[in-house]
Amino acid sequence: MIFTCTLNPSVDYVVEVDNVELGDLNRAKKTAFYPGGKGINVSRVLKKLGITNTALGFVGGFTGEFITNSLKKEGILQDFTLVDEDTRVNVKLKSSVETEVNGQGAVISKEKEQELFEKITTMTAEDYLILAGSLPPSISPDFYQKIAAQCNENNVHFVVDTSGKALEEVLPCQPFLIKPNQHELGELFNVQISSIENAVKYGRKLLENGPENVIVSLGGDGALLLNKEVSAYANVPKGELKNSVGAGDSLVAGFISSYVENGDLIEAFKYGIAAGSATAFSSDLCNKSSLENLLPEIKIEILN
Ligand SMILES: Nc1ncnc2c1ncn2[C@@H]1O[C@H](COP(=O)(O)OP(=O)(O)O)[C@@H](O)[C@H]1O
Ligand SMILES: O=P(O)(O)OC[C@H]1O[C@](O)(COP(=O)(O)O)[C@@H](O)[C@@H]1O
Repeated sequence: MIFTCTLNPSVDYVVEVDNVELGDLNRAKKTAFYPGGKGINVSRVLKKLGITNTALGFVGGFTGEFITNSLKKEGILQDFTLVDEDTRVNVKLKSSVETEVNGQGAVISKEKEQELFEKITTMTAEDYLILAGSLPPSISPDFYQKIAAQCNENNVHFVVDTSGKALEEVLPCQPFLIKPNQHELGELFNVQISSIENAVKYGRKLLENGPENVIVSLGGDGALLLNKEVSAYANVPKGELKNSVGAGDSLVAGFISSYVENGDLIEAFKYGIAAGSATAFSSDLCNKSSLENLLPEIKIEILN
């Protein structure tokens, strides 16, 4: 089974405004609510690609209920840990540019943390676990590390898509895949990544710390797949950018969906890029046909 784990889910409230005037009344042209949080987006895309998976994480209150109902409607299996506080609402303001305001997240008690951890102890070598997104502030900062160590004990393949200290600390546990974007990669080394050469250089430095595969996504400028054997660059298809929310999560879902079926890293990389771009060109997350239409446009260049 593939599991996703979203410690800090969200209801994404997308608001479209023609020209935002700060300090003034703005009227939205369109609004929509989506179940969000990185692992939940991965679960939604996997399901759209025909891959059965189970969503784990903490949900609570009326916003948590919106998430569980939405996933149920989409036929996604779920085994959430219920908490008392409302799941956060993240605001995605779309105007000439995209602006995001993400909430901090619900307070999670130590008992609930343990309840979720126990679900992870039952996973086996047949399973994949995708740990994605930020940690709510009340969670022990080393919780991802603790989960990763447990995965190693049970030979569970695990993927980590997070940033900052949480990402840095989990690297020695040798995740199968990590997927920083260029800003998250730069933040780890206190540098600005502004060229592909630099992204390769710092991405390969990350590899030395433990992960088996690193994908560095560079938005509209392409992406890199780095591991001990290969440094590969992929262009991204051209199209009208409608929505970058969930593009990175779609890349992770596309990659895993292909890898579990074919075991080919380069093919999986290509499929992941197509998923990310298909989401970037849609108002919600991608689907299988929008993804597959983009595949012929993606060329992989081996750099070493
Ligand atoms: N402007 C764009 N044009 C085409 N594809 C894009 C664009 N922005 C993002 N993508 C797709 O989404 C993937 C992830 O985007 P990125 O912005 O790097 O990640 P994140 O959402 O994690 O910040 C990219 O590798 C690419 O496939
Ligand atoms: O946990 P974080 O880092 O606050 O991110 C949560 C946000 O990320 C998203 O999952 C989108 O992520 P990506 O754009 O990186 O794919 C949103 O649905 C959600 O609002």
